[in-house]
Amino acid sequence: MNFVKMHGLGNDFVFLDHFSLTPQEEADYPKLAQKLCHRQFGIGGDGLIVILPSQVADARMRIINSDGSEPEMCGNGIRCFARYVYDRGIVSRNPMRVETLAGVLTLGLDIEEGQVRGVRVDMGEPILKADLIPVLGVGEPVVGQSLEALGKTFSYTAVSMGNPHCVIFVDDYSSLDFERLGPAIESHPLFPRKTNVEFIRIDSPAEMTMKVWERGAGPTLACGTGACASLVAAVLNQKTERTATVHLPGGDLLIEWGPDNHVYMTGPAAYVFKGEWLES
Ligand SMILES: N[C@H](CCC[C@H](N)C(=O)O)C(=O)O
Repeated sequence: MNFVKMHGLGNDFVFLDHFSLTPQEEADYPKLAQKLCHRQFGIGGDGLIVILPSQVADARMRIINSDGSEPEMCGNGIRCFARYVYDRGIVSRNPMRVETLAGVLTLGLDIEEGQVRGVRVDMGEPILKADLIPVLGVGEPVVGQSLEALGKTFSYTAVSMGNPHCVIFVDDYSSLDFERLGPAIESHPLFPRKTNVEFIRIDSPAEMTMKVWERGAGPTLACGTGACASLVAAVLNQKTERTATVHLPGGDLLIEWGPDNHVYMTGPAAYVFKGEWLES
């Protein structure tokens, strides 16, 4: 089985072309993702992305987290997806439309001298209704609510970009117990579908820094949907303007929450290597 490895700011994915899968491999994506994404026994990756045909868009993206769970969307992954399908001639339209569990999204490729330099994704409208995020037992918008974790109380804002995000603002990272707090909030009973967790330090009205603990993948170098959710949370808390640069461990994303209420994410997509999976 042939694969391609790609990443968006170090958030890395194993890409499989649907047509290269056997029916039983296709049938068990969770098991396949856990196997292929394992950093020692597999190829290594934060997730598995499969390219599929679509009845309603130019192509369909399925994303499976490294733990085998299937989220609604993946921001860094969809930028890589767009570059992959364009470079291989699977989709020639630019901008293109990609079907995901979070809906059909429109992506524009920035092409210079035949090379895809970056991708701008219309991530759609943020979801702020508590029962759609979902988060239990709070009013909405879910801004500046309190949760208990590890015996401490934290103020958080919850936003969905198709997948759930719990955004916590910190003044600095020195006292943050990230490795314990991340998983504790990921599986907090407030979030019936679990949640991604973003710890945000505001650097200026147009800049923020982000550490992210992802649902189903743990600490990653970047999270595109998380950066979008964090920008929306920062605006709702009057901490930034509606356009900001998000500094992630893997690099920067430009996020805009437009007057049309759509969130736009602009960033890179890179190839790492291609290979053949030799099932041992
Ligand atoms: N772990 C996420 C999916 C991947 C999102 C992230 N890698 C991105 O770039 O948006 C979740 O379970 O919602």
